[in-house]
Amino acid sequence: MTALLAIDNLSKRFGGLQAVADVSLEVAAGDICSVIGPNGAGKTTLFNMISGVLRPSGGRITFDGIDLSTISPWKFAAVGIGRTFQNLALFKHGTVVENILTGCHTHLRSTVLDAVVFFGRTRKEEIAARQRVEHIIEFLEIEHIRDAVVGTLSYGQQKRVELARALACEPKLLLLDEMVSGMNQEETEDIARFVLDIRDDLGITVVMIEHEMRIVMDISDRIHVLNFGRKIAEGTPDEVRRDPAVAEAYLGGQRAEAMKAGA
Ligand SMILES: Nc1ncnc2c1ncn2[C@@H]1O[C@H](COP(=O)(O)OP(=O)(O)OP(=O)(O)O)[C@@H](O)[C@H]1O
Repeated sequence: MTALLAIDNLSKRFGGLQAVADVSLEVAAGDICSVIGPNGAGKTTLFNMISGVLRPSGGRITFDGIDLSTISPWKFAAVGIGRTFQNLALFKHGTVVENILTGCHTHLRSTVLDAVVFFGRTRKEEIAARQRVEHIIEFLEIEHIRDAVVGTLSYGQQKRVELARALACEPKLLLLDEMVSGMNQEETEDIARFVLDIRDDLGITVVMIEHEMRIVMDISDRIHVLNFGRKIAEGTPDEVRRDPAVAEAYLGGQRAEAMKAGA
């Protein structure tokens, strides 16, 4: 297996709280992988470390051969890590196109001075960014809302715009934090289809944090299970579904039912 992402003994402390404790996992290039676990298990903290929002307290993250502790957090997007956020992080007063364009800025090399001195290069970069946005709009089937102000859109549509913005930075690895929470069944099925297309057509490796077991079981190649900051299981959907420790001790009650529903 070629690991695009390798996490070794990763930890994060918030004062006395061990939010992530000695977690190791690998994500193969081309996989769709899920991180699941109950509320407070440490999933978002893990994502925040992989995307540079938080510095780890210990351990190592290697992405595409790069030890991420050796580069500045604001360069994580430029090396190929894109993400969406659990709570939408869009410019509500901007249009869909404007919001997606903000995702392209990691690839715009020109400065204000360049814009004056090298007008041609700046112009070319801007044209390339706009072409990329058009391609993403078509890919995610959001042509009909392209000029709408984001704050006027439904929650499901805004989630799709956020996905579009994450794709605009041309990631090699896409981290999706609870994409389908609050979505109806049709919207959830659309997202599942897009995630598969993102992997199959765009060649992007995907890691999802997800509570919705149906999508996790349907489209994941591998699942990693966290509880109280520790990894307690890993495997294919079938292996994780059959793991009694996951179903009972960790997921318990309602979540065990939800897992069976995803069967
Ligand atoms: N910035 C912070 N400061 C202090 N504690 C934090 C911080 N961020 C997270 N925590 C704590 O760390 C633990 C893990 O939180 P995290 O948000 O990573 O869990 P999660 O698995 O993503 O949960 P959920 O499914 O509810 O989103 C929780 O106990 C949380 O309260």
